[in-house]
Parts: sequence; structure tokens; C-alpha cells
Amino acid sequence: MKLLTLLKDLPKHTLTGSGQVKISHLECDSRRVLPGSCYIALKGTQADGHAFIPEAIRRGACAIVAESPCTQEARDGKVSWVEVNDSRLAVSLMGAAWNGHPSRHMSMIGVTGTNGKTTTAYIAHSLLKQSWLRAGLIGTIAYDNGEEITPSTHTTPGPLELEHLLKEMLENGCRGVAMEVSSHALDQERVAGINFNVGIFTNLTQDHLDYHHTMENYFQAKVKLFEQMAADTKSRRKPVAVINIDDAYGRRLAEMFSGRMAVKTYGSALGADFRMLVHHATARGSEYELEYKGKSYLVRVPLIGKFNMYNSLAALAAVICAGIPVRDAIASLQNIPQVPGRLELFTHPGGAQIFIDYAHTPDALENVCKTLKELCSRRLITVFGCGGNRDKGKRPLMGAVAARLSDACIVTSDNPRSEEPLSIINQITAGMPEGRYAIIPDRARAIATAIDQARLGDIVLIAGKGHENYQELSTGRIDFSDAKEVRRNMRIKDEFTQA
Ligand SMILES: CC(=O)N[C@H]1[C@@H](OP(=O)(O)OP(=O)(O)OC[C@H]2O[C@@H](n3ccc(=O)[nH]c3=O)[C@H](O)[C@@H]2O)O[C@H](CO)[C@@H](O)[C@@H]1O[C@H](C)C(=O)N[C@@H](C)C(=O)N[C@H](CCC(=O)O)C(=O)O
Ligand SMILES: Nc1ncnc2c1ncn2[C@@H]1O[C@H](COP(=O)(O)OP(=O)(O)OP(=O)(O)O)[C@@H](O)[C@H]1O
Repeated sequence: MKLLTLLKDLPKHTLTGSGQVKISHLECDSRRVLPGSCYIALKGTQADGHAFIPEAIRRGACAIVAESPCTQEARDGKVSWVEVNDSRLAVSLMGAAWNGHPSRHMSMIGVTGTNGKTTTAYIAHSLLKQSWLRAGLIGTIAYDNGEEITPSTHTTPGPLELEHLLKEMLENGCRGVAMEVSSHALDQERVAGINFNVGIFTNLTQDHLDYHHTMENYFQAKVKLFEQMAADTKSRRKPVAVINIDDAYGRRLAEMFSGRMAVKTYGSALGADFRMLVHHATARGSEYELEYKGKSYLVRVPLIGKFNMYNSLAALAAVICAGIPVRDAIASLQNIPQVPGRLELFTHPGGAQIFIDYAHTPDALENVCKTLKELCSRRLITVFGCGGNRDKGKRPLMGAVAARLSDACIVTSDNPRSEEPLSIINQITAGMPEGRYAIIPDRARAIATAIDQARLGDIVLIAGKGHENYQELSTGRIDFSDAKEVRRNMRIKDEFTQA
């Protein structure tokens, strides 16, 4: 593809050298540059890609995109140079052009918010698949390109990987895609080349303040998704924002965008376009009445917890906005899969119920503890920790929530990363009343202890790591899975009971 073709959608930029040069690859990592590549220099958190431009030229790059003016070395080597204001925006727009703008040919559902992205995207993906046979999925757990499922590297991958994945989905016959859009991705313009048809906003509560510093910055990162959709002139259908107005930030977002784009609201609040009325929860699922366009529908979902009713409502609203008939979408909800590590139930032969859940924010932990407490006839035993090298402010808040809503807490390690596990644990317990917790830093031992203590009628919640099959320690990653530990300990306890 010619360099000029790749530059067509770029905002103001300055080209030095030929625009006719043929590009063989787009690349942001100098170490992977091949002869004929166009190297795009990004300023990162660990490194500044501009420092690697000479290396990229040495390796044969024939074009450079950078936030700085053309260098003498590039002029001497007849390397084309594109100066831009924002190389992250440039790489996303060029990545979309390189792959033929695949998002313009599929119904794209983007899900953003602090909690519920993975679950909502999973549900929407399943509903799309049941109606349209093939649909793509991009999110924290896995990517499904319509043919093959691979474990994910990011919730929202970098723009070049992302656009390539979308192209594969289109080639594999996907008509729709459900994808998570993280605040990091929005801040770093990873999705700037995507034309979304539907954007879902689930909620906003404290998380990722190590990166965004303030809740307002965090919110503004989410706003970018809807700004992008409101400004989109290339989508085949008018973009729709699907917003939870039971959430205070959701109400603010709906106000900001009504009049600028189509906004459909959901929640139990009066006036919501997709309104959840009477609801009822059981240990195996939930039911609610949906009011939509003056009609009433009974919705049954095989997921527990009020928050999952919101997730299913968001997914329903999104696929209906994408063109799936209401009754088909509601019927398909019966067949959605268990999302790995999201309130995943393991029933112990001795009668206790053990749940693994990915709750790792104060709000998520509060919701999940409240849900389980309602289902519990005896004690709720909560095992949890907090990740290292991430938002520290949430540690005492999570401690306070767990202590308030559980009958017993075991504070353990999550992914301590380079931090001292006991120091993280002490910050968590700073929010807990004395005597309301035990400390067991070794996660495997903490899980074993909780399962050993559990009796008929008890619920054990193992929170924080959900589907993850590793633990990140200061010495590196080790294999670790909450589900494997649970199975192992249930077996041991079972054998012990039978002996
Ligand atoms: C803090 C952060 O988000 N960093 C992301 C960012 O990396 P970066 O630009 O900071 O990378 P860098 O190492 O500073 O390098 C800068 C540039 O120099 C280049 N370079 C570097 C070395 C070299 O020799 N040559 C060279 O060209 C690099 O390729 C890069 O282009 O851009 C990369 C490409 O898009 C991402 O892979 C990377 O994600 C890192 C690995 C990460 O862990 N991100 C997490 C925080 C994240 O994004 N999480 C969210 C989900 C959060 C949630 O909801 O839980 C996600 O969407 O996954
Ligand atoms: N709508 C919701 N509101 C509040 N909490 C929720 C909601 N949905 C899920 N949760 C809680 O948050 C946890 C994470 O859910 P999920 O993985 O769906 O969200 P996420 O936004 O993808 O999270 P992350 O960005 O951290 O991957 C769940 O395990 C559950 O405890």
C-alpha cells in the first residue's frame, strides 16, 4: 500500500519526501522493523519510540511517522517522514486504513465502564452469535475471531493488533463484534480507527487511579468513546450510545450527548428507554420485567446478582439497537455461557458453595458480597487481596467492604507484582476493624483454609483473580488458578470426609 493512501484519514500532518513509497508493514516497535516498513514512533511510559528511529532506519524502514520534524539522517537516506501532532492517533487511523476499515462492515458494539465490561461483552457476543451465527469477541479473557478463540493479552489490544483481529473477523464471516473498551485504550487512542455502531456505558466507580490520577480524568477517558461516535461520519448506521442512568456518571454522560447523537438509556430509573421493573433473584439465575417502547417482556437470565441483571439489560439493549428483534434477543439469553471466573460456582459435596469472582474494585466487591449474603443461609467467608503496582487508594476501601458484608475474611495476596505482599495486606486491613480478619499471605493456603472451615450452608467467596491462570510475584509469573486450587481442596476435603 502507498504511504499516501495510509495518510488519507490523518488530521493535519506534514510529509517530507515521497508519498508514493510502497509500505510493506506498519510497525511501532523498532525491534520488529523489516525492510519497507513504516515505523511509527510512540511516546510510552517505559520508553520514547522517537529514540529508536535511527535503529528503525538502519533496519530498512522506508517511512517514519513521528511527533518531531524530519531529521537529516532521514533526508540523506531518502526516507519519507510524516510529522504528526499525535502518533498514537496516527497509528490507529493508519492501522484501520491498512486493514481496509473492517469495523465499517460489521456491527460494532463497544463496552466501557469500570465493572461489567467482560460480562456484558460475553452476553452481547452470545446474543449476536445466536442470531447471526458468527460474531467476534475482544476482551479481558479471550479474543474470538469467529473461527478460533485465543487468550487475550489486553482487555483492548494495541491498534495494529486490534485492526488485524477485526479484519480476520470480517474474513471469517462475522457480522457483529462485541468488544471491551478500557479507559487505558481510550486514553491511548487504541480504538480511534474503529467505527462503533453501539457504545455501552455500564458504570464508573474507583479504579485505575494509579493511571488516571483523578476520577474526573478517568471519566473523561470514557467520554472519548462517545465523542468519537458522535463525530463519526463514516459508519453505515447512525451510532447509538446505550447508557446506564442508574449510575450518576451515566446520567451525566446521557445529558452530555443527548441532542448530539442517538442516546438510549437503561436501568430502573423512570424514563429509561430499556427499563428493568420488578426483579427477582435465585441461586441459579435472575428474572425481571423489561419495559421497552410501551411493551412489557419477562426476561430470564441464568446469572445471579442484580449487577448481572444490569449487564444482561445492557447487552439486550445493545443488540436490539444493532438490529436483533427484541423477542429473539430475550429468548437467546437462556443460552448464554458461564463467563469464566465471574461468580463461577463450585458446589462442594459437603454442602458449602464456593464462588470464584473477579471482583477487584470496592464497588464490585460490595455488589458480589451483597448478592452472596442474600443467598447464604449461614456464613459468608471471603478470601481476597489487592494487586500490587496499581491503585493503592482502593485497598482500605475493599477491606472495609469485605469486613462489613462478610462473616469471616481471609486477607491474602492477589498479584503482588513488585510490592511486598504483607505491605499490601496491611494497607487493606487498615480499613478493617480489629479481630474481623485473618491474614494468610499464601493464596493457595488461604483458599485451602477457607474451604476447610466451610460447612453446610456456608458460602466461600474467592475474589479478585477470577479466570486468571497465573500469579504475578516479584520474582515473575507463576502458574496459579483459583479454580484449580478450589478443585484440589474440594477433593482433599471430600476424601477426608469419606474416610
Ligand atoms: C501503561 C500502558 O498501558 N502501556 C501500554 C502502551 O505501552 P507503552 O507505549 O507505554 O510502551 P513503552 O514500553 O513505553 O514503549 C514506547 C514505544 O517504544 C517502542 N519501543 C520500545 C523499545 C524498543 O527497543 N523499540 C521501540 O520501538 C515500543 O514498541 C512503544 O511503541 O502501549 C502498548 C501498545 O498499545 C501496550 O501494550 C501497553 O500496555 C501495557 C503492557 C499494559 O500493561 N497496559 C495495561 C495497564 C492496560 O492497558 N490495561 C487495560 C485494561 C485495564 C483494566 O480494565 O483492567 C487493557 O486494555 O488491557
Ligand atoms: N454491572 C456491574 N456492576 C458492578 N459490579 C459488577 C458488574 N458486573 C460485574 N461486576 C463485578 O465486577 C467483576 C468484574 O466483572 P467484569 O469482568 O464483567 O467487569 P470488567 O469491567 O470487565 O472488569 P475489568 O475491567 O477489571 O476486567 C465481577 O466479577 C463482579 O464482581
